Amino acid sequence: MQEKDHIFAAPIARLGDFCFDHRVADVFPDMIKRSVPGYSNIISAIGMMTARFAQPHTRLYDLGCSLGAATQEMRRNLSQPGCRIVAVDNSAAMVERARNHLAAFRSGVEVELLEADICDLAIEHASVVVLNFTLQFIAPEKREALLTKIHAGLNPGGVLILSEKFVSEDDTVNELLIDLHHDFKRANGYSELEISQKRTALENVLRPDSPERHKARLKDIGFAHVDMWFQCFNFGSMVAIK
Ligand SMILES: Nc1ncnc2c1ncn2[C@@H]1O[C@H](C[S@+](CC[C@H]([NH3+])C(=O)[O-])CC(=O)[O-])[C@@H](O)[C@H]1O
Ligand SMILES: O=C(O)C(=O)Cc1ccccc1
Repeated sequence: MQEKDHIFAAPIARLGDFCFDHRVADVFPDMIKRSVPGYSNIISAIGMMTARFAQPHTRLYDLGCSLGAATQEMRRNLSQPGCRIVAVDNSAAMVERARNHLAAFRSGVEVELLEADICDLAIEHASVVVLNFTLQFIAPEKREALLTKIHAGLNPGGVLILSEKFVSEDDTVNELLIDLHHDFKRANGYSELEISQKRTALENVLRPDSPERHKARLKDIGFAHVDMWFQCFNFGSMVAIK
């Protein structure tokens, strides 16, 4: 049974920072589908890019895997021999549910599921690395080191798929994209209170960068080819090829 997200439906007197606890983990598929424009298209494309970029006898990483939606799509599209998927999340509640979720599918592909901070993780012999809406939750001062480690751990020709919520560098466009995102949430049944309480709870936790900032940082780190391949409102996904 899929549970519906009502986390911010009632007024919350002392609204704390958003965190990935068991309440969020229990409703996560519903929450992400109703909150992130383009989420299911991005998951499908992660599968398509896995089929193209996976190299035999390498590792594929899903960093901040939540319930393992991207991991499952990578696994379904992987036919190269000798590959292993390493799926990592630092929320115990997410990892526990990801374990059950991934066990429900039959597959010959080995998945190593780890409860760990991706900033402390070794990344080696990688052909595909996925950061699907995870970098935005990493402290801004730690982002460059994490991306540098990913670049170092990728084989030549390997790919990073980086999906994020963005801030636009043009204030007027930024307001427009945020308003359109709120329209999207309203159309998916969220109330004004749910939208505003979640917005406040995310303020200190989800700090978006602009597409320009992401692109410049990835290029500076040494990725040879970087561009946006999908954007809907203030959400999108980039590819960076080593
Ligand atoms: N330092 C960290 N180390 C490990 N995990 C972390 C860290 N910080 C946050 N997380 C984890 O990153 C995930 C972000 S959700 C990813 C969706 C998924 N990729 C999906 O394709 O369905 C995106 C969202 O909710 O908008 C959560 O599960 C956190 O516990
Ligand atoms: O819901 C939002 O406003 C978002 O920015 C996306 C999101 C989705 C799931 C958890 C946290 C943030």
